Amino acid sequence: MTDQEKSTFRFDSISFTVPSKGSKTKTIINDVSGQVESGETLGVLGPSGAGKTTLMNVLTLEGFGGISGGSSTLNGHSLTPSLFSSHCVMVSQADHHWAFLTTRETVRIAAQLYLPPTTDVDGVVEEMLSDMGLLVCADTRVGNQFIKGLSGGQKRRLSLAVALIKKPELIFLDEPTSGLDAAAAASIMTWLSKTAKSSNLIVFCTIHQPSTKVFMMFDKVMLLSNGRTAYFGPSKDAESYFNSIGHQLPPSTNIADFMLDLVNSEFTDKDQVLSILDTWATRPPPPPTSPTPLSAERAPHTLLSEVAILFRRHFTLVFRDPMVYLGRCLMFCFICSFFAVIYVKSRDRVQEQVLFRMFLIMWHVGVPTSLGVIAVYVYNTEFFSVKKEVKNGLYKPLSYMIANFIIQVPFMVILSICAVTISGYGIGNWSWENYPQLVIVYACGLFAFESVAQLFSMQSDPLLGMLNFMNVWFSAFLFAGVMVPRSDVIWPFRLFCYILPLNWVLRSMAYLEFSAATYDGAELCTDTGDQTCFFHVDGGGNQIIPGWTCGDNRLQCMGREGTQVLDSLGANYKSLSSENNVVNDIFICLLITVVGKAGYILLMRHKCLTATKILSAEEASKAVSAYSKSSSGLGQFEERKKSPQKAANAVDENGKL
Ligand SMILES: Nc1ncnc2c1ncn2[C@@H]1O[C@H](COP(=O)(O)OP(=O)(O)OP(=O)(O)O)[C@@H](O)[C@H]1O
Repeated sequence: MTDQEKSTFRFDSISFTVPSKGSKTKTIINDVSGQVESGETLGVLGPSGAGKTTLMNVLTLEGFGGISGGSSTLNGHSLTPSLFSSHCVMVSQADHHWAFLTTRETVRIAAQLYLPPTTDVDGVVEEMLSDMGLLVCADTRVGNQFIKGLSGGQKRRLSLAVALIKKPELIFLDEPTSGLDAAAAASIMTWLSKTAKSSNLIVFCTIHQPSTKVFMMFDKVMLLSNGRTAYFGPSKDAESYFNSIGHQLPPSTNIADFMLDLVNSEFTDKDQVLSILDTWATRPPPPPTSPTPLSAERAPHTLLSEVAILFRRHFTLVFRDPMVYLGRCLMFCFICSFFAVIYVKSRDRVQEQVLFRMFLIMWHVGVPTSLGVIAVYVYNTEFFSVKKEVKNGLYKPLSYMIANFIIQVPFMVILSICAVTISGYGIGNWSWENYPQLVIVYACGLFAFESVAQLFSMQSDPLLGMLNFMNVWFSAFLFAGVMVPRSDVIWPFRLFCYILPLNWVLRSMAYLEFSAATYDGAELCTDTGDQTCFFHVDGGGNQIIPGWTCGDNRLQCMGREGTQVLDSLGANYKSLSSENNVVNDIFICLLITVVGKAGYILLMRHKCLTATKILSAEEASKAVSAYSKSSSGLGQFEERKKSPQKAANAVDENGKL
């Protein structure tokens, strides 16, 4: 290995300060420094709450909710989001994979996206599977908490395989051995250590309680306590270092346990812990290094090729994961058929059944759209995988959104067909004449709800997102023009009648169904002047169809022609009428879809691409003291939580928060 090829990851004086009500600020990480070279593995250990995860978050530019200070460089170049996505990779503790893809498919997609198109992808994939000991489960689905798949250890190795296929220079691993038995943990660490050496890789990982064997596999270890360094250096020198400061490793004791016990201020004398930390702090910082070139960046894929690869993945998932669309297709079909059976009498096109035919349409509009709540959960789960993949530079968020959109459009039509065909047209005897238009209107309504579901899927808590979606759906049902006439709703609530989609879908579906047929029994209505004929008068109490009103048999006279029926219905349900508004209604639903999608795209992009900036030590201390002095300091930290990049830039430009 030449010096040119050698990479150095260095972090100096890293600090992380968060707001605290009592003392106003609390420093979680304090002056932590270290340096790791290509081929080396660094294990960061410390008692619970020592700051391991926070340090990892700061270094991977995810230090939200506080001020990150210090410097973090790869070959002397500051670690920025773009440098991270091109040269580094992060493997988080939770393995966010696509549950319905097999191991081989997961690795292959990573290879297709990371490696140049000319690469022999199959060869690389088989080699990686073999290296990681994953050949035995190559064709097994990854699985999740609901479906059986890979074991915890296999999932962890799969995460590593996907990360390493990128050929990064620096890999961050958050507790790669957590949840694994001692043998599996040792096997992963052995493999990592070998790979680091053979691939010139820098491995930075946090680790909870390593066995002596695993401890010794690290080239370097860092011991943290209360956010400060207690030791950083070669793992083999740790014992002699602690010996030199008066703490001897007792016989037959795991060195890692010994070190952790020494600095655990909850169970050990606090003065002793402080003394160990202060002793380390007196050591001089490592000398500065000059920047060296980074390895050449891999040529990025074009947007088109990323979309094509992601489209294929989505297409496969659609047919494997019933939660995405297929399950909903069946549910739509089943639920709507259930309502159609209940309203089976409305098959007859007679005066008495007009109202019930309208109610059946209303159930068709209302119930399936509520199942968009499933989409909130599906997209929320998907997002964690997408965020990880975008951060690691696998693809751009736009590629994912385009691929998702291309699949979504035809499936809205398929869902629409499933919802209305058997139930409405088969059991309910709806008029086939307007079938294509009705399917399109219904699909547009579903699409509007789907985009609202996507928007709410961006909430961090999926349950909150699902609850919010249901609130929107209930409001849409309330303001659909049946429960309460729009004109009776006071402002500003009347706005909901316009911006929620059910009103428009119901209006067009009723128009398309009723306008195309005639209804028997109207001839039985005689002109008796009986004003109790409720449905046959307009808003002003005038007869809509002169000469027709309720007869002695109290028949509800709605009219013979579809348009007459629609006007009769409209006398009571004001949003319905014989006026053809189908094009308008489709347009409004698409507008709602566009607004929902735009919100989703912006939020998704923001969540995927937002990174925190590590301020220089000077800027960080200015920012912290500006916060401490500011009476509204807490609010500014909150602002940083929401838009850390913006807040960090504000520090850059003005020297204060
Ligand atoms: N944004 C924050 N605001 C307030 N406190 C925080 C924040 N981030 C971390 N902390 C606190 O900092 C301390 C260190 O947390 P961290 O998760 O880094 O510890 P850890 O060493 O990874 O612990 P464990 O091994 O238990 O996961 C904890 O007391 C935690 O509550």
